[in-house]
Amino acid sequence: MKFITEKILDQVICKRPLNSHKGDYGKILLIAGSSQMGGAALMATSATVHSGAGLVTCATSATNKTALHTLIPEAMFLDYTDQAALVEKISSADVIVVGPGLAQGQTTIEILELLFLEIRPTTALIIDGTALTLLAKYPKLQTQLPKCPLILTPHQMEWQRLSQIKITDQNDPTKNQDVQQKLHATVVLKKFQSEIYHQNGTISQLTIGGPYMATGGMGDTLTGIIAAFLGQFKQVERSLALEAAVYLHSAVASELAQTRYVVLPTILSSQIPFFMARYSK
Ligand SMILES: NC(=O)C1=CN([C@@H]2O[C@H](COP(=O)(O)OP(=O)(O)OC[C@H]3O[C@@H](n4cnc5c(N)ncnc54)[C@H](OP(=O)(O)O)[C@@H]3O)[C@@H](O)[C@H]2O)[C@@H](O)CC1
Ligand SMILES: Nc1ncnc2c1ncn2[C@@H]1O[C@H](COP(=O)(O)OP(=O)(O)O)[C@@H](O)[C@H]1O
Ligand SMILES: [Mg+2]
Repeated sequence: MKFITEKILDQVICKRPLNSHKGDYGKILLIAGSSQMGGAALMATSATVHSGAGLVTCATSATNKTALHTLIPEAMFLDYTDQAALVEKISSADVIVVGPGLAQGQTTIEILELLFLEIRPTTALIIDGTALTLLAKYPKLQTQLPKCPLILTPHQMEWQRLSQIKITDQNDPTKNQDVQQKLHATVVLKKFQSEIYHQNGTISQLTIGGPYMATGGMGDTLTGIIAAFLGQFKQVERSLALEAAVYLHSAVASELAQTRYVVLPTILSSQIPFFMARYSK
């Protein structure tokens, strides 16, 4: 088990070339947020924008359109029931997030099937929240998983559902790794001291972060940071950009917690550009 340290931020976050534009920093598509859980889509999208992604689109329920445009005007809106528009965005994205705040019904299953069919083999796919729960519930969906780079970001219950490993047994890394390898995916197992199971067999772990992060939306925020890091830091291996994103999320929270009892996901996102500036030498 390797511990992730602050060094990862120096390794990954770099100064931007003067002659560059938004297209160089990642085209990110988030498919997130039902009418009841619009907040998950907003928090994930906000984190993606604040972490430096160049072009961000949020495919969500039409009920979230005004909120998205009001709170994050940098992001583009797409109605996730508009199949033709969704397919177009899926086939042009560099990184796709699916799952935060989606409902567990037929609409989401159809979106997942369409996504798995249409995603390009080079596009990284981050699967979180409800999408993980549906993968666990419908094994047929697992057989349709695309061959592109896959990153799963379960919390302990989502991992229990998907892997069938009880939360009490998840402290055995070999058990987690066994299932992760069968899924042909990188797994970020989120908990106190989250663990990353990489596809090359290495396992890395956080030693920072704490219970001040235990507010709904904190995981949605992490998915957004991961998407932005994979989309823009293409000069390093994907596994390093992922580790940097996971570290940054808890590092910002831990710094904010010095003066706060709880760290709200929206506050965390707002601080990301200031925090990243320290590492862009
Ligand atoms: N504002 C919004 O729109 C928000 C929308 N959200 C969206 O909601 C969707 C559902 O996601 P979810 O995580 O809220 O629910 P679910 O998958 O049922 O898991 C909860 C169950 O697991 C258990 N549990 C055990 N260990 C755990 C652990 N380490 N971490 C967490 N839970 C743990 C836990 O145990 P308990 O708390 O009961 O003790 C409970 O029984 C998803 O799409 C998400 O993106 C949220 O982001 C919130 C803000
Ligand atoms: N006690 C804790 N210590 C460290 N990190 C925590 C703690 N509680 C929550 N977190 C972090 O907060 C995030 C919660 O993710 P998740 O449960 O998916 O939230 P949500 O779905 O509500 O957005 C994870 O990154 C997790 O590691
Ligand atoms: Mg979550």
